[in-house]
Amino acid sequence: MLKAAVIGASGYTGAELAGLIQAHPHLSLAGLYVSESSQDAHKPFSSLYPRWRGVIEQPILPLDDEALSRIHTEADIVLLATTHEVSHDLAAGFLEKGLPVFDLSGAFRVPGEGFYEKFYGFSHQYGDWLGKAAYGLAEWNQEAIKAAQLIAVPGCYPTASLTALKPLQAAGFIADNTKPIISAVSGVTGAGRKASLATSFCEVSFKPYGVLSHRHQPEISHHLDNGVVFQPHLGNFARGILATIYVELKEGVTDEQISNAYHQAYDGQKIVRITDQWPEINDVAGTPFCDLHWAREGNLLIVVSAIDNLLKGAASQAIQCINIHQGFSPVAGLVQE
Ligand SMILES: NC(=O)C1=CN([C@@H]2O[C@H](COP(=O)(O)OP(=O)(O)OC[C@H]3O[C@@H](n4cnc5c(N)ncnc54)[C@H](OP(=O)(O)O)[C@@H]3O)[C@@H](O)[C@H]2O)C=CC1
Ligand SMILES: CC(=O)N[C@@H](CCC(=O)OP(=O)(O)O)C(=O)O
Repeated sequence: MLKAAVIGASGYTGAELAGLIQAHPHLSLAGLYVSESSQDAHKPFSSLYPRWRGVIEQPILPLDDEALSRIHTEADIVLLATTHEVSHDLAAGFLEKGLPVFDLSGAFRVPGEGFYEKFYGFSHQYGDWLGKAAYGLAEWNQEAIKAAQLIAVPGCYPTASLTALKPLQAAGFIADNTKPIISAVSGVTGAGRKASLATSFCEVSFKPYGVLSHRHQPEISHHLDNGVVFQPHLGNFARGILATIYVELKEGVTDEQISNAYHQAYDGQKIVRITDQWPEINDVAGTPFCDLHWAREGNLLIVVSAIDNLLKGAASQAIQCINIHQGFSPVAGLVQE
């Protein structure tokens, strides 16, 4: 068994990771960690997440110096389910000890001068690691994921969007000088577990946010190698993302060609399902799947993509990356084979 330490284990994605790791045939938990000053330090994991009562009883520990040296000596891999700044600060310490790191934050996803200052509000101090990180879009970057020591697991909206758009881009079907338009809605867990007024029960309705300024627009554009317009919305449900994407196709692209592009990309890849009906949040929430369906009229293609933001958008995609990195079945611990 490969021993995996989870940092940020009291958060929403960290908790999903803990659940997936304890149920995985080749992974075991090598510790659950929070910040040194966390109010959750030393609490049993199951007291925060009673759905794992009797399954994961171990305490969540503060990430102090003793914990760091325990991870260095006892863990085989490290998962960072922490904010961008915390992942940025912590990753290099583990990498320099030789440990593979799977980071769920945005800290190592997009290389480029000035990108982190502009979109994340901090100056990146680890350009070497940023340059060496593999982008963990599991169905597309398998060779890079296998070879890298640092895997930057994509954001939730980028996962939903890129999974829908990459087959069209790879086939050369997107009309020149056009930007696909992505209108997406996320459940409130997308904002993390920390209390805030904007995500409190009585405040949440259904609204756009991050208009023309969300950091996932450049992340999607960079990894698609094509500009996009991206508009996120906060929905009044707990988990899931539904992205409706409008694409202008090149003249003459046929339904058969589109169908072939999607089937070539995803047949045999069990996590992405090309469905014969429009995807719904309820069909993917609590699962590692991404559901896709499309329709075309003339040169306009509409493709809809649905995922669970905490799973395919974060924790289960991280497990896919570990599986690929370690040479396990890519869907081990996620889907019955
Ligand atoms: N939620 C989502 O849908 C998605 C989130 N992500 C990304 O994944 C990361 C985690 O997100 P999410 O689970 O939602 O976040 P949460 O806010 O729910 O959890 C953050 C976790 O990090 C811990 N933490 C904070 N500071 C430190 C520190 N210095 N050392 C160790 N642990 C620390 C927190 O505990 P404490 O503060 O008590 O120490 C908590 O356990 C973020 O970067 C997010 O952007 C990516 C895709 C989807
Ligand atoms: C609803 C909500 O607030 N969602 C988050 C996206 C979470 C995500 O994908 O994470 P990364 O920050 O790791 O990219 C947001 O828009 O910031």
